[in-house]
Formats: sequence, C-alpha cells, structure tokens
Amino acid sequence: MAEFRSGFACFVGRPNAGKSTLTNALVGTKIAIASSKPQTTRHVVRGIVNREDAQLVVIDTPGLHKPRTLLGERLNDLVRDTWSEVDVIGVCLPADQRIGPGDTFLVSEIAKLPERPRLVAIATKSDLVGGDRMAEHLLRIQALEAELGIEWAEIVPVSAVAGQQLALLTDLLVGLLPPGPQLYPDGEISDEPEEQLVAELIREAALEGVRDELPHSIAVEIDEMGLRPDRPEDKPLLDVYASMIVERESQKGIVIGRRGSRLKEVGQSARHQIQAILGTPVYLDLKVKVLKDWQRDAKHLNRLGF
Ligand SMILES: Nc1nc2c(ncn2[C@@H]2O[C@H](COP(=O)(O)OP(=O)(O)OP(=O)(O)O)[C@@H](O)[C@H]2O)c(=O)[nH]1
Repeated sequence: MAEFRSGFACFVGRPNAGKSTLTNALVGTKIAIASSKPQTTRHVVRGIVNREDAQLVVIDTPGLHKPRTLLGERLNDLVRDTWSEVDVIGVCLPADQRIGPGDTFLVSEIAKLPERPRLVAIATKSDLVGGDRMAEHLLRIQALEAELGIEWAEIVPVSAVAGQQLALLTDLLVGLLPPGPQLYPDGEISDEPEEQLVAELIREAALEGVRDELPHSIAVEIDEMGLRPDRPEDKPLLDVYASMIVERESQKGIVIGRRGSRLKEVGQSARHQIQAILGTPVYLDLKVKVLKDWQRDAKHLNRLGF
C-alpha cells in the first residue's frame, strides 16, 4: 500500500481567477473547521480533502497588495509567511485571460521566497476556451519558468464549474505532499466555527461596493460567538456579535448608510455568506465602532489580530 501523505496547499491568483470556486469544488462547500490546530500553522483552514491515502489541508491566504499602511505591510508579510509554510502552492491562471503583469508579479514574489514550496500551475476555467487557445495558454505558462526562474511541478488545465480534471488535480497535489500522518484526526474536526473566518466574511461584505471610499479602513472584531444553547440538534443557530471598526467618524456614516440601510445590507450579505460556508443558520448582530487611526497604531493592530 502507498504511504500516507499529508500537508498544506493554498491557491493563489489574481482576483476572479477561480480560486474560491476551485477550493469549493475540491473540498466541498460545507467546510470542516478544526477545533484544534496543528502546531505547524496558525492560518485559517479553508477545507480538508480526506482520502484513504492522504489528507490535504487547503488554507486561505489574502491577496498581495501594494502596501500603503502598516496594516498593508503586515498583511503582505502574513501572505508570505503562509506561502512559506505550505507544501504546495496552486497558481490559478484563468484560461480565458492572457497572462498579465498581475500574474507575473505574483509568481515573481513567490520566486523570491527563501524556502519555496512546490508549485503547480492551474489553468482554470478550461470550459471557456477551445483546444487551440488552451494550447497557447499552456505554452505561455511553461515559458514563465525560464522568465521568472521557477519550476512548475505540474501544469494542469481544470474546470471547477464543468468538473473537468478535478480528480486529477487532487491526485497531483497529493503526490506533492510529504509522507506523514493525518494532521487533523477525524475526531478533532468539529463544526465549531472559527472567529477569524467569520470576521473575514463580514469584512468582505462590508467592503463590497465601498472599496474605493474605504479600501483598507474596515476591520472586524468578533465580540462574541457561539451556538445558541437549548436548540434542537437538527436546528442549530449560530449567534454572532460583531463590530465593524473604522478609523474616523466620517467613515462611520458611510458604513451605516442612510437610516442604517447599508449596515442592514452588509449584515444580510454577511449572514448569507457565513451560512453558506458553515452550513448553519446565523443570527448576526453588527455594530460600528470608531478606533481612531487604527491602521497606524501597533497596539490596535495587535488587538485586531494583525
Ligand atoms: N466558466 C467557468 N467559470 C468559472 C470557473 N471557476 C470560476 N468561475 C467563475 O469565475 C468567477 C470568479 O470565480 P471565484 O472562484 O470567485 O474567483 P476567485 O479567484 O476566488 O476571486 P477573488 O475572490 O476575487 O480573488 C465566478 O463568477 C465563477 O463562477 C470555471 O471553471 N469555469
């Protein structure tokens, strides 16, 4: 029998490259969230592929941005730390788009890591293009090796939407993991949601539509979260009390909107996202707080977990 393998992977790529859809297709949408984390990582687990011969843990990374504040710098450091800790990085390069500066920037940043994980180039959205275009795309991907001084362990076209080559991709990723035991024993995986993930989903919803006005100025803090006691087992309800934190009074108005209209929209959208990912109905209580210039203040950043 083949040796059991285990390890971490993350998917990177420009916005809209298909990372989330691919992750969901590989691990399923209802994610198993580990109640205890292995020592090896302090990052957010997005999902786990459990097989007889392997356990592949997919983790989340935020995108890399041009840093304008201390927060921006810390986020980028966090991304690089995450990249260095995983065994495999799947670089998503959508087949319906030309490889552009955004893609080469990302790959060249990965190339700079002192301890580089194995790299897999994933030509996503293969269902959107014909054979000729795909061939051209794959050649272009291969040319990045010489251009950027990297080596692809594999180059593979997939479609998460049409379900093409997903099993192959999982096999290839598993093949690049080191031999090792299950990182998350079955019994230790619970449905107890992680505050960090929920906070991130609320932040995403809050930024929807106001990215230009408040690019990085919103943080989210979970004040309290837990399954409501005394609910029947088949009707769980997750209570989430959260605060959105902005830097200035003037931003508070933007986030709350006319007569609270925006706050309501954000709450609804976040609630749907959390429900979709955790598979549990959610009661969400959202407040807005001003924490003056929090992005420039190390104490505030630490408190918010950056
Ligand atoms: N046709 C097709 N569309 C896809 C495929 N994968 C993703 N998409 C679509 O592409 C869009 C972006 O997909 P996401 O999975 O959200 O991309 P992402 O990389 O996570 O995007 P960000 O969160 O912005 O970084 C969505 O509209 C998806 O439905 C695919 O295999 N085929």
